[in-house]
Amino acid sequence: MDHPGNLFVVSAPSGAGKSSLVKALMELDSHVQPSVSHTTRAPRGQEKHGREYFFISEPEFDAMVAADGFVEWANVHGRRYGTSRRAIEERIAQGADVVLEIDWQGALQIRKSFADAVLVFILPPSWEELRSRLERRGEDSADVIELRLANARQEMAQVGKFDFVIINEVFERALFDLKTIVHAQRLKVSAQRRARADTFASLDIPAS
Ligand SMILES: Nc1nc2c(ncn2[C@@H]2O[C@H](COP(=O)(O)OP(=O)(O)O)[C@@H](O)[C@H]2O)c(=O)[nH]1
Ligand SMILES: Nc1ncnc2c1ncn2[C@@H]1O[C@H](COP(=O)(O)OP(=O)(O)O)[C@@H](O)[C@H]1O
Repeated sequence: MDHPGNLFVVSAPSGAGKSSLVKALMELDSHVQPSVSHTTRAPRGQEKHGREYFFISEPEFDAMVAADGFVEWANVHGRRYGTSRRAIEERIAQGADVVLEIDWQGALQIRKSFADAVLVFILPPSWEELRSRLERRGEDSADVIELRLANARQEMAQVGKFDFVIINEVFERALFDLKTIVHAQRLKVSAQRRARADTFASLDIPAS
């Protein structure tokens, strides 16, 4: 590919539906690729090393931090999570559009390193629905659910720092909104490239 790809960041409180939305987006759009993060949390039931996350120990995480192996990392719900520098830089350079599912602290670090990254925040329609999604998912203990709900309040307070906000009430509608954001970013970048390459020249538009 000639051009680097786009970088999208999707953040949300736990249970708002970001993993489901990003997974559905990737099924519809083969040009969008995930970045598999590293974490020190334990795998859930169906999770596989290298698919949802690279599950590593605290010392292994320390070693990656020391080697500058992360473009960003953060402490979330008492565990550490990080995005490997190599994984995203290689893919973007190859022209893929990469989606990071990371928390707000990571999102703001990404914006510092990648000024063109598009930051999307997913909100649940209500607190009751957020709680019931966490309970229905059936993957976390009652204590973990309470911790995640308590943390959700501070996470949601960051929503104003994001470029776009999607309320995930009706899933298909939220997915449409996410697809629209990806599409709009591609159009924007393509228009900028064409303007730079002067490929609108046949229209003889006066320079501004
Ligand atoms: N900063 C940062 N946050 C991450 C990363 N990977 C996952 N997270 C965030 O860590 C939080 C917990 O993720 P997880 O344990 O999978 O729970 P879930 O959000 O309920 O599915 C979520 O807010 C994720 O977005 C990462 O590489 N960096
Ligand atoms: N719009 C929606 N309506 C109802 N349930 C949803 C919706 N979006 C996601 N869910 C469900 O809510 C739960 C949490 O979603 P998940 O994608 O795991 O959230 P997150 O990755 O933000 O923690 C899952 O069981 C998922 O199937």
